Amino acid sequence: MADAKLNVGFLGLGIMGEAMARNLMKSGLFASVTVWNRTLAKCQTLVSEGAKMAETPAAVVSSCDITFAMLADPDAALAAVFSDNGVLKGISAGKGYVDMSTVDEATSTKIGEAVTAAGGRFVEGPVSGSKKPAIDGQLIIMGAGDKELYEQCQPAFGVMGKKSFYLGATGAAARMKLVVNMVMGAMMGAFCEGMALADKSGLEQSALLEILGLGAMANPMFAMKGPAIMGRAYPPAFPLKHQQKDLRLALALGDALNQPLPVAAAANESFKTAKALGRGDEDFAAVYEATQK
Ligand SMILES: NC(=O)C1=CN([C@@H]2O[C@H](COP(=O)(O)OP(=O)(O)OC[C@H]3O[C@@H](n4cnc5c(N)ncnc54)[C@H](OP(=O)(O)O)[C@@H]3O)[C@@H](O)[C@H]2O)C=CC1
Ligand SMILES: O=CCCC(=O)O
Repeated sequence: MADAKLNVGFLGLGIMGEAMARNLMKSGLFASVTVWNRTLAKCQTLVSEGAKMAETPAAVVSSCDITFAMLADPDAALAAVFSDNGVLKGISAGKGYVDMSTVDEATSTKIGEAVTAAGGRFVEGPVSGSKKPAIDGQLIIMGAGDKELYEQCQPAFGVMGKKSFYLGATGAAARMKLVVNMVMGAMMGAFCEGMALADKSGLEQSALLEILGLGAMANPMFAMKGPAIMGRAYPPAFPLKHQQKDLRLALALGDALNQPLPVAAAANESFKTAKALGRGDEDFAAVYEATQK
């Protein structure tokens, strides 16, 4: 007999979470998808498409076999779990909790230990890929923690992403994601400085883009963000405040390990400057504005 379909939950319907939850719904693989968002009104779109809604994280978790979360940062991830009516209040034996937010290892470990102590199972599953890959179900998922739960999540990961990696004990995926985004932040910082210098020295930025795109430094990120930078308009796919958070967390990891990270530290300063200029909610390409002050 085929396995009964699972009931799954989703906490956090921001840029990423809404698209990821929608893909779970559209797949038809699950008996139900129950959603929660801190600002509850943001659940309405998915509810109109067939999702169930719950008023608290505890209510989602208690009605679901596996609950996924995609929340802003460590504070948000911890609040969803440990607050009154948080995840912990809904956990019972065997339930799965999969936090896909980008957080640091300490946050993930604290959540994993609490979920496990309550009888549940925990996987961390941060992702690479932004708004469009989330919509297209083409994310790259970095998993760590309970291996059995990770395997049980494969159908869900398969509709949200194009590939998933099991990296080991809780913390490994958090670290990997921070390393990946540290590289990305440094690349974006260098790219924006190049665009600024090209412009100031009388060169066409479009020519720089084309030249970079034809050589060994060609990459989708420069190709995608270049036009936004030239137009100085940055509708958010990956909000700048989240990239700065990731650099901050990666630098803290480097500090803890006494690993010098001078390039990332310099990039972080540019992102802090852009955030101070009020660009935090815009796309992270808005770090270009830090080169213009
Ligand atoms: N956007 C991207 O390209 C990518 C983002 N990520 C990571 O995914 C996560 C989500 O990103 P994204 O969707 O872009 O972010 P958004 O800013 O669009 O959404 C953030 C979500 O977190 C919720 N939230 C914020 N603070 C709290 C809190 N204190 N308690 C409970 N919920 C809270 C928000 O709720 P509310 O609606 O009420 O504000 C919202 O649902 C982040 O960790 C980010 O770094 C990873 C890969 C790509
Ligand atoms: O954390 C955000 C990652 C964005 C991306 O991989 O394009």
